[in-house]
Amino acid sequence: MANPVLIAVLLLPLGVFVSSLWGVFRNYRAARTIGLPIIILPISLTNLLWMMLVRHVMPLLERLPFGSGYFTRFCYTGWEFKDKSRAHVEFGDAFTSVTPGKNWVYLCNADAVTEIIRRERQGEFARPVEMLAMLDVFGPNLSTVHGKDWQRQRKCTTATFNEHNNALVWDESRRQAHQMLEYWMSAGESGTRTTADDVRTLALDVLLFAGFGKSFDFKGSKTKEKSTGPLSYRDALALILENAVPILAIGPKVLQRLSFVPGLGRLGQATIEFKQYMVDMLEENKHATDIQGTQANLLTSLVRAAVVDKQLSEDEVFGNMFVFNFAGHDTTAHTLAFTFVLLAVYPEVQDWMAEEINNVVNNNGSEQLSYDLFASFPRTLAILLETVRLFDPLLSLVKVSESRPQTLTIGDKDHTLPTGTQVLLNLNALQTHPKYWGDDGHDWRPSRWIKAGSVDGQEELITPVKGSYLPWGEGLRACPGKKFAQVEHVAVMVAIFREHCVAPVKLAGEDDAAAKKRTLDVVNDAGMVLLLQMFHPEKAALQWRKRV
Ligand code: HEM
Repeated sequence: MANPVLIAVLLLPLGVFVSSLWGVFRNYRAARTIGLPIIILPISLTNLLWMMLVRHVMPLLERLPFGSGYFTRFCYTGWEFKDKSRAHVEFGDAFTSVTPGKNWVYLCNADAVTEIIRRERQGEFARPVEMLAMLDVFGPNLSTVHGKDWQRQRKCTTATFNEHNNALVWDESRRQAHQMLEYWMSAGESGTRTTADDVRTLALDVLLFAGFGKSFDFKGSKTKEKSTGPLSYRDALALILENAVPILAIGPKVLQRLSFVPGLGRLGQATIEFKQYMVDMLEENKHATDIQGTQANLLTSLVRAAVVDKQLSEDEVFGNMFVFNFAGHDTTAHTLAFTFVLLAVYPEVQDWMAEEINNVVNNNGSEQLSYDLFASFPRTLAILLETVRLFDPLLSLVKVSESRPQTLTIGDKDHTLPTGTQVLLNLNALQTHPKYWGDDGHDWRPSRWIKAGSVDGQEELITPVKGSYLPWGEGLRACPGKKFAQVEHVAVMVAIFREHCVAPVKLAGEDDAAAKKRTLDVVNDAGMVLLLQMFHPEKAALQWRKRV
């Protein structure tokens, strides 16, 4: 008699194949009703197994002599980064990608995007919170709730993102940046390869100071000791953020049960200790609930909302403590990393920025540049705006036509999107499309942001076409940390580039052009992990020196 286990093993792939085929057939029929160009993909981009295998399998498939059609171009999360606006130049402002799981409408039309964001306020489109449900690891939070719960949480959490807090972000970012620069300078001619790790440290320290009132001195990656004992709050959080993929995928409870698996034990322990620290912080701050207005930070506001106003549960306090760290950390850190490496490749941009910083110092008659001067640095801000335009940490925003079909005008045609259609606002394409950014839209050129013909020598930033530039989202769910991130980035640049400059370390026999090209390859060898990041930032050795 045939072995039932063997039969099951043989039937499983057949079952997966048939169910995928059926999924594609069903979704294809729905996609045809939308009336947009269609691309068919045999695997869902959000299939967990595929997400784990894709980085190993794709390089092999790319070598196939007969090509793979659209498969290697579109069948992985984050394909938008490499493709930029090309798919939309080829297929039009919108197209439907049919997969066995869902249909995805990719959209790169500024008017239609603006319309979706407007209709999000009326509940016609929404952020599909189930996609973010894994962020609930420590409790429900702003990113994972909808409707009235979201309104309540948003009110309790975002009031502290004010000018007083921005001034704290500014001062702490400058303090951290000076310490980080000292560390980088100490590397001498061999340069530093730890830029990406170091800016993560800086970003966490700034967040902990401005959001949670905890102050740390900057520690360079190579000077950190590996501890095996109990973790500090900072180190537990750092470990959790560094290992967010397995923690979010497996969840802390299962992780803690898997402590016998090498590597996972320490992570499980970090989640327990981090939770305990949050409980302690909540307890400690319960007596400080009279702190209000300008003195409040995110932590005191959360505690006040829970203890005095009874607007948040304790779990919601923990959930938000985690999610603000999560949402505010790697977004800013990866952006800083891209900027530093790009600046090393383009010394003329460093000079352009240093000129602005020195003008502000001279006009101000002091080196003590305070937050009041933030608006005097349009060029320095332009560098951030240009980095996130091309290296958008999220690459896209997903909105869903939740409860009923929605008609959307794209160009001069109306399209009806069936209930549940996921619309992907393709930020990376919108932010590089020649229609909105000209023929050099794929190039990193911060000066594009400065308006021609400045009045009284005061340069101003351009305003992009509405709907064509959304790295921080817009409308209802727009990022509450936008100004925080901008202040941090500008403060770090101002602190570092006034008197210092950076260049790639040259390999033996390499000239300047070859070293720059090799470094630019490191920047472009990037893709989606949880956010967009360089895969091997350590390959870019950067040498810091004082300006002459
Ligand atoms: C370069 C830095 C950053 C970028 C590019 C960025 C981008 C974004 C984007 C695109 C969204 C989603 C908008 C939408 O769905 O429409 C978002 C949401 C969010 N961001 Fe940021 N962000 C950054 C920094 C920060 C910082 C520094 C914080 C906090 C300190 C933060 C906290 C949040 C939170 C809590 C949400 C969820 C908001 C909600 O659902 O109501 N972000 N961010």
